[in-house]
Order: sequence, then structure tokens, then C-alpha cells
Amino acid sequence: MITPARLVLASGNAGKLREFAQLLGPLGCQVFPQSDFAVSEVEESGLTFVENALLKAREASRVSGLPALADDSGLEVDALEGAPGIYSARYAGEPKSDARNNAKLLEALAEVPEGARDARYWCVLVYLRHPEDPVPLIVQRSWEGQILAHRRGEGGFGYDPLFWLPDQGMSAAELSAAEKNRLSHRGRALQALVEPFRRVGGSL
Ligand SMILES: O=c1nc[nH]c2c1ncn2[C@H]1C[C@H](O)[C@@H](COP(=O)(O)OP(=O)(O)OP(=O)(O)O)O1
Ligand SMILES: [Mg+2]
Repeated sequence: MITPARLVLASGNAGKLREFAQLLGPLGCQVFPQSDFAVSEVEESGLTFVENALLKAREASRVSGLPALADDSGLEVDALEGAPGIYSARYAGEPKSDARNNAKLLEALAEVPEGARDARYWCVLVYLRHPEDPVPLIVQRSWEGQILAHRRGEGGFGYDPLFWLPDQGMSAAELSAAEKNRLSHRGRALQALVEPFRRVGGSL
């Protein structure tokens, strides 16, 4: 059995928090959103998802006094040479807006034909036992898809209505929450992160 652990989720994104709650709830982890501790948003000044996730986890752990789990993620589009990448959340500028980000992505790909719209989500998870933890746990996973020409579906968050999954025959926003968690970059990264603990019956 997994010993219940307490941890702070270093994210202000409601969509991510919802997915993490679904994934971590059954593991017996007591999960607190960083808003419970008034953690303010850190500047994501890194050049990699790893650096940004570390910055977020460190700050949340420092302020809360708890172990922290952070997620830095984004969308890599081949036809845009990897953009929006680490800038996915602020692709269309501040304040962050999924609707404006999606509109900007459609515009950027307006002339790109169906066969050349490959893309993938990346998710990097960082787990710190304390703010100065010298051995962060880091897991990264991707999720392959294609960018649609029109929105489809109402579920998920972020770029999901534009993220087409050929094997599923639907967009990420048309999947059930459970199905998205089973397949997604975030869901699979989290499974990989907790797996060793599950095996030894320990806790994060
Ligand atoms: O499963 C996903 N489904 C749709 N979109 C997604 C997903 N995963 C990441 N994304 C997009 C959303 C956002 O545009 C960016 C993450 O940016 P990222 O900085 O990691 O998150 P954020 O600023 O929204 O919240 P926070 O930093 O507080 O965790 O990638
Ligand atoms: Mg962010």
C-alpha cells in the first residue's frame, strides 16, 4: 500500500490541476494546489521545460514547506520549427488565453496542408522533496498528433480542441478525462514518476 503523502502541485493551470487530481487521488496522496499557500507565479525564464519545471517546483516547495510536483509542458509543431514550444502558454501574449493561442496557431498554419501538420505535446514533471533537493525526480513524455484546421470537442484544456489523434479518430478535447489521462504526455509521465514507489509500496 502507498503511504499517504502530502505534496503541493506547483501549477496555476486549472486544467492540469484537474488531471493531476484524477491521477493522484486514487494513489492516496494528499494533494494541495499551490493557491492554498498563496504561491505566486514564477517567471518561467528557462530555455527548457526542465528548467521551468524546476523553477516552479522549487518556489512552491519553498513557500509551502511541502514536497512539490511541477509540470512544464507545451506543444511542438514541426511546420513551425518547434514553436510554440516552451512559450506555448504565452504564444499569443499576456494575459495567457487558450482561445487566443488557438486562434494564433490556426493562423500560423493556415497555408500548411493536412499531411504536414504533425505536432506533439511535451510534458516534463519535476518532483522535489524540499526546495534544495539536489536529486530532483524528472520524467518527460510526449504525445504525437496533428493540428486540425478547425476546433473539435469541448473537453480538456489548452490546445486540445486542435490536437488530432489519428489512432483515436478524435481530438484530445473529444476524449473522456480517463482516456486522456491514460494516453497523454502528462498522464504517462505521472504514471512513470510514481511507478517505482508503487512497486516498493513506498510513497513519493
Ligand atoms: O494536455 C494538454 N492539453 C492542452 N494543452 C496543453 C496540455 N499540456 C500543455 N498544454 C499547453 C497549455 C499551455 O499553453 C502550455 C503549458 O504551459 P505551462 O507554462 O506548462 O502551464 P501554465 O502556464 O498554463 O500553468 P503553470 O505554469 O502554472 O503550470 O501547454
Ligand atoms: Mg506556465
